[in-house]
Amino acid sequence: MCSAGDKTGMSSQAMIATLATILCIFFVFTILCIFWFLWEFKKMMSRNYHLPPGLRGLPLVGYLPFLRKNLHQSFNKLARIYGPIYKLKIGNKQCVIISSPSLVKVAVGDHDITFANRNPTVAALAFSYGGNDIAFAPYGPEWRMLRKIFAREMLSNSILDASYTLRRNEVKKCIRDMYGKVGTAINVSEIAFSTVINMITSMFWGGTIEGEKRTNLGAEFRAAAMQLTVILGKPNVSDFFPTLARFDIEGVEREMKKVSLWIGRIFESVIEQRKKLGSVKQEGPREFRGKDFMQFLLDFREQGTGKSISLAQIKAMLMDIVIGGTDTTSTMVEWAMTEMILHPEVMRKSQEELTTVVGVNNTVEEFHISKLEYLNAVVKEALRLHPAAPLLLPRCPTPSCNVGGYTIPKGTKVFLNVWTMHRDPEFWDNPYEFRPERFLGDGIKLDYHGNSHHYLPFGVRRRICAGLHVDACVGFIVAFVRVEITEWNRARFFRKFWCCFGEISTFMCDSNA
Ligand code: HEM
Repeated sequence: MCSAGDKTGMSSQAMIATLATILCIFFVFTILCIFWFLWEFKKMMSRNYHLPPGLRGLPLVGYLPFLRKNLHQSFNKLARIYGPIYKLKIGNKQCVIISSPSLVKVAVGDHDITFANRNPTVAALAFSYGGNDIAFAPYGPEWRMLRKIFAREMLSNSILDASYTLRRNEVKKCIRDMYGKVGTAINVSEIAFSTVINMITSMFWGGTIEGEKRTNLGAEFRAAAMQLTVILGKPNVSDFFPTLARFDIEGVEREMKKVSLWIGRIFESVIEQRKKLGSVKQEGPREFRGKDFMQFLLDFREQGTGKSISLAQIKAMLMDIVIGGTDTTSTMVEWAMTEMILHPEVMRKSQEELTTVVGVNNTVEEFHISKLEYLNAVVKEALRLHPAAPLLLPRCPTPSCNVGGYTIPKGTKVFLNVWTMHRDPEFWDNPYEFRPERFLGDGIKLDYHGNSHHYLPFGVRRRICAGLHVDACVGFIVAFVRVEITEWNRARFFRKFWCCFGEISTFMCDSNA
């Protein structure tokens, strides 16, 4: 038995021991931090780098704890302090943020190939079957082949013309659905997302799968694609601490692989079906007989080398189109509609232009789009204020290079902050105002091709958006703004549509100014 004195003695001994342990840990941690700082400093000096100005942040985590969800806005604030090029550590990843058109021009102009590489996240690598796609493949012959197939051949005029009826039918179906919902609240983004995905799937396997089977497959695919977009946008510790990536602490990689497997199985079943149909592909009443993308990819042989595309590449490319083409387009439609509702004058002018160019009782066709100057200006302005990818897709220089007198070390994650550039008062009058007129007159020359470095909604140079000339977004807004109906129907439709959409847009504007 021990006395009360013994107990007090023991507990104070335990306290001293705990205190000593804490002090020891603190001491070791401080020593480690000092060594880490010295090591980093020595590394920097030995390379004789003249790195851009910027912040180091906390040891180990860098600036990670101080970043907000909207990265482009956090970066914009820091640019006001550190200037148009600055460095920042996120976890132990070195990043450089460039937010001036002249420096972007130097980076992607003078060092075009050096900056044509990507720095994919763990989730992006999982969804692209290890970078077998266009968006995340390293710059090189495989990427060039895939991009050529996609941008020059799959999206060639003849292939797009062949699938025109399919796109038209999907937009018509979307409009019919909207009419059915007059008087109730509608979710513009959801409708646009579903329509784009339906269009994509019908262009992909419209000649392979038909009827109820196609509808069911489409619904399953849509659900999987939605999950994919969500996972891809999740922040992931593994990206900031590559040494921890193997543990997949947050389970993002596992989740992504699960969804990719699910989508992969859908693709495989369609490919099987397509192969079975191969011999009869030119027969039957199909509207898109034998010309769907799936058939095109399976038949593809590179000229000269005769090289075909692997199954992983076909699946990864499909993933790119699904991810690259859906969320971007639906977000844009949502923003353009929001701005038009907040600016009734712009909505009125767009409707008037449609009446003049298309006529009241005619259906809007794709060939009308280039003639709709005002509506095109509305879309350009929406893309200026609300770019779908405000930081583009990060680049990663292969060898170290010099931009604006600063060294950007090899392997750095480089963000081009177009959100800031699109609001730079040096290039835009009243940059925070929604004014489509800035893209009319002389402004009409500002296009999407990345020639003017202060306007880059689709990116720039070699890695510019591969789906650029699909113009899906304009087509959609046309669909929303103008429906092929009589005057009476139009008035009724817009009144109702306006009422329910007003609430959604007010909410959206509050949440992302
Ligand atoms: C409003 C619609 C869209 C916007 C705003 C948009 C924007 C972008 C941006 C900013 C990039 C990165 C460019 C860079 O790093 O310089 C990109 C890349 C890409 N986009 Fe789009 N995109 C849209 C629609 C589409 C569509 C419809 C498709 C496919 C059908 C598509 C497929 C791709 C692909 C494959 C890439 C990767 C290109 C590469 O790395 O070589 N996008 N897009």
